[in-house]
Parts: sequence; C-alpha cells; structure tokens
Amino acid sequence: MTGDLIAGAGGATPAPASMDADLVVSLDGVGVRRSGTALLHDVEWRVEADERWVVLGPNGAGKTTLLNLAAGRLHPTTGVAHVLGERIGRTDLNELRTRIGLTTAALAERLPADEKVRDVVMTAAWSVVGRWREEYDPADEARALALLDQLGAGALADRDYGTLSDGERKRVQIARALMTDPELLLLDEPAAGLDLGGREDLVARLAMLAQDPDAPALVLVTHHVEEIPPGFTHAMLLRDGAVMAQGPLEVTLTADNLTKTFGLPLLVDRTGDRFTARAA
Ligand SMILES: Nc1ncnc2c1ncn2[C@@H]1O[C@H](COP(=O)(O)OP(=O)(O)OP(=O)(O)O)[C@@H](O)[C@H]1O
Repeated sequence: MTGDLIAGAGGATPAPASMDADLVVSLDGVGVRRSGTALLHDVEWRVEADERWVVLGPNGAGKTTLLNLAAGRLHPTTGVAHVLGERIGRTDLNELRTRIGLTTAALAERLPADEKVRDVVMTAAWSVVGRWREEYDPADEARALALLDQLGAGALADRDYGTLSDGERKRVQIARALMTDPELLLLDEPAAGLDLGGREDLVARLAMLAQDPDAPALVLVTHHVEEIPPGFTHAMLLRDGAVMAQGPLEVTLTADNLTKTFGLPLLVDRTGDRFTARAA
C-alpha cells in the first residue's frame, strides 16, 4: 500500500477560530440517552488529525454509539460534540458525512450482492449504494481501482460483490470508505468474523494505512487487543457508557485498565508492536 491516494487532513470547511485546526473529533461532557438509558455519559475525547485510535470494550459498552457520534450520525443528548470543526446539531450533517469514511456491519449489509466490486467502491463518490444513472468521471474509476489495489483487492474488481469471502468484502468496504478521500476514517469491528489468516492480512493492511502520514485520522472499534494494528497510537477503553481509560496506547493498554474495562482479571502482553490478552 502506498498511501498515494490519500490526501491529508485539509478540510473543505475551516474549523471555527476557537478550535484547534488539527482537532478532528472533540467531545466535551458528551452523553447519549435512549429510552431512559445512558448509552454514553460524560465523555471527554479529542482526536487529532495524525492520531490512530482504537476503541475497546465489552459488548454493550457504547463503542458503536461513540463511533456514530464521531460519524455525525447521532446527536449528543448532553454536552457538545464537534467533528471536523463542525458542531453536531448545528451543521448540515449530509455535507459533513461526505468528509468521513465509515464501515459498519449495518452499512455493509446494504451493499448489493450483484454489484461489481469496482462499482461498490465507485458509488461512494455519490454516497449511494447500487450503480444507477450517475455519471462517473474516468478519474473516479481510476481512483476506485487504485484503492482496490492498495487494499490488495485489485484482482476482484470485476467480480460480483456477493461472491467475495468475508475477508475480501472487508477490504472492499474499506476501499469504499476511502473513495471520497475522507479526513476521518471510522472502522467498526473490521476484523469481526474473519479467520486467522484473514484477520492478519487485514491487520497488516490497516498497519500500512496507520503508518501512512497522509492517511486520514483513524478510529477502529474492536473487542480484541490482538486486532490492534501496529502504528495505532491511542486507545479509548469504554465500559457501561463510561470512559475507563484513554490516552497513548502504551500507557493506556495496561492489565489494570483492561481488567477494569472487561470486568475480569486480565493480563496483557506486548510482543513487538502487537498485543495479546488473557485471563489472569
Ligand atoms: N436506541 C436504543 N435504545 C436503547 N438502548 C440502546 C439503543 N441503541 C443502543 N442501545 C444500547 O446501548 C448499549 C450500547 O450499545 P453500542 O452498540 O454502542 O455498544 P457496543 O459497545 O458497540 O456493543 P457491541 O460490542 O456488542 O457491538 C447497548 O446496551 C445497547 O443495547
């Protein structure tokens, strides 16, 4: 992967003068409530353009809710959320969303099985799924093919999306999320359901993206420390909608913090730039 295709974090809309222009996500005392339940409470979070964050926590911790906030798909119930310099609730979210790449299981389900892989990627330029009558520039097609190449999926460009393996689909989904040259890339459990080979291949590709200085700011949600790609810089640990710990990876991903987050005694080991965790 070369990263040539990924522009830096320059934005179409400048951040308000009071905000640090390098701040991609800024949450101040953010809470989200649904049906009387707090899905997130009192979250303080700053993501800078050159940071690569992993969000870890058990089922139901609020990880997807946090990602949806960062994607501008959800309004905070309390507190203030800025994404790419825009205040959520006071901005045109459709415009903002074109500046954010997002992969989630729910979005993946909407991709048509009979669509050519190259079109699955290219249609992101129009924020649509399923090619219809949109006019595509040859440059769009070239970009889609180059992104597929970059993700190791170039040979799949003319296949029907529905014929791909889970691992191949994940790579195509990431290429699609990068199509609009986003300033922020959000990945919700990209390695879920992959076998060991598929996971390691994806981790290696995400590591290349993470280490590319021209890549967008990255936020990756996972349940497993084994899935943290080398090059990720920060971690946010969530439990029951509350932040248990956050900060630079090497000081945040401790046995104590993971034990607190997952609610059982855990040991964490680091080998080179990879992590493993197991019950103590
Ligand atoms: N609209 C809603 N109304 C009520 N509760 C909700 C709503 N949406 C989510 N929740 C609950 O909020 C909690 C956090 O959900 P969220 O999907 O953010 O967790 P998660 O950390 O991503 O979980 P998982 O790892 O299982 O995907 C869960 O208990 C979920 O059931």
